[in-house]
Amino acid sequence: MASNELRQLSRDEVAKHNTDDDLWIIIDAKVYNLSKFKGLHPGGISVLLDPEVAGQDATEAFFGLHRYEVLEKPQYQRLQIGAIEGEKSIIHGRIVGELSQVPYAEPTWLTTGYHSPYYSEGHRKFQVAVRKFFDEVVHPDALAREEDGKRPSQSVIDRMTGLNMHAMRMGPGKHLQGRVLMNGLVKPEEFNYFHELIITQEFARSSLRGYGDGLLGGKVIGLPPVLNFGSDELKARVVPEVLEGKKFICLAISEAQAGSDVMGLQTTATKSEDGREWIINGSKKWITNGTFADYFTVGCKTDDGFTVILVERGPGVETKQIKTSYSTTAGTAYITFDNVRVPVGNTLGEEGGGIFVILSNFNHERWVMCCASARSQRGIIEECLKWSTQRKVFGKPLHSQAVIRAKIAGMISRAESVQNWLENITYQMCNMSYKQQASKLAGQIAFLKSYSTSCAQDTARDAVQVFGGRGITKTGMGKFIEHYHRTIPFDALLGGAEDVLADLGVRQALRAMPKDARL
Ligand code: HEM
Repeated sequence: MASNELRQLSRDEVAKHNTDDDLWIIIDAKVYNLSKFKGLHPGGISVLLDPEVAGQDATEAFFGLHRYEVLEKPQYQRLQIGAIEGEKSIIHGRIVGELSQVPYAEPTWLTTGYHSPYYSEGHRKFQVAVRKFFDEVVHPDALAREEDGKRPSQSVIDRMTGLNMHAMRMGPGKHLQGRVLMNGLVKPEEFNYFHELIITQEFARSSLRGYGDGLLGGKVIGLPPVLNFGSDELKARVVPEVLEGKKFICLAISEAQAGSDVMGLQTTATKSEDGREWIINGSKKWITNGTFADYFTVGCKTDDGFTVILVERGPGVETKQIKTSYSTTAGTAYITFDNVRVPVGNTLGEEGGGIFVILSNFNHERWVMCCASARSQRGIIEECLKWSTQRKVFGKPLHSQAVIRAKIAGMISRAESVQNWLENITYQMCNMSYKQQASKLAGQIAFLKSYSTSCAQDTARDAVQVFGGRGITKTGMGKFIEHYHRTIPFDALLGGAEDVLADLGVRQALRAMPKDARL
């Protein structure tokens, strides 16, 4: 109900309702009748009967203890009986489709008065449309699925198909040809890595990590080997149904016995006697989207070394949910292959050439992760800036403590440095072929991924300190901090462990050392 349709009340009138059985309060110029609700209030009755609360303006006290979303819930909206005459409500939470006005909550290019060489007017229009879609369609599903642990709703996946978002999330390339992107906002030949960055960053605003991976993260990393190394016949059969959100795919490399050490993998693929089929045996662990995937891009040990093969769900393929520290909406699976027969035509790349397939896939996968990491760090800054402003300690806002400001300074500097480095690398990607990217950017991207997840872990730790006990509590003011702190190790592991990647970057640099350079 809009405030102008509500009873207009004076503050004096509200003040008369200050007893146990007749209890009104004011929050942000809205009047709530808590007489019946008080017995159900999760924070108890006594806080509501405090003389500074009962019949009074409790705005400051309320926002020191509750998130804005509490007031948006229908069961609590119903408690509003009126509004203060001549006054307007000014406080708001997240506004659907809008940019946040909190400093550093948006990257520079989206902040009024700042400039960027990387984004055009077209990118800005694209960002507006993606944000609106995300806020209206994806975010409500993200909240609900994180709660019930089910996979992202097919209705959301279908809406994304309608915009060709699954195809756009694979980056620029031939797979976009002939498609209408985002209702025609961008032409396939104009779509570049900054468009893809925008999609990934807008989606990372959900701050719900399990859902983020559940929303076809497996496709983002599992389909490129098919697109880049599959036969024409295989591509024609598999790619359209995956990009239309009808079938699901995942990347199945890690095993209980081997992770970053790809050559140590133990799943085997041997040829059938007639040489027409692969027979696959083994298991895979921590496979994102595995529980609901129809296709598996599988790394196998073969006679010639290591080969990547596309496996379809069928006889001999079993998937089981693994309970990790994020939600089951990601569909993280333990997979077993028991004499699974696959046509030899499902081989991706050369037999024995699997390492090249996997390595060339890593750059894009890690870059996507950097986009998401940079954006979610910003979300944490926004939470900390809001909290430290609305939380009062010793009669002053929490940010009056220098130690809190120092923590926020670190968070902002880290998020800005990650985003700026990311944009530079993205610009390089826009100007290099896939092959050039593989040779020139593998080290840079490995460093950035390692750096951004280490920044994110520092930020998660500091945010818990800023939020105190609420930073380790699953509901209430600090719920996103708790979630972030619990799930941040995923970023530091998936797509290559932090230390392994940093070392990879140095080894790449050493390989490029000029033979004649001396001190
Ligand atoms: C419209 C009025 C109110 C509603 C609908 C409401 C609702 C809630 C809800 C849903 C919670 C659980 C918090 C969560 O986990 O999200 C809560 C906790 C709490 N509320 Fe309220 N509340 C209201 C007003 C107030 C007021 C005026 C005060 C006193 C200043 C108050 C004090 C508390 C306290 C102390 C807690 C426990 C906070 C914590 O565990 O961190 N509430 N309230």
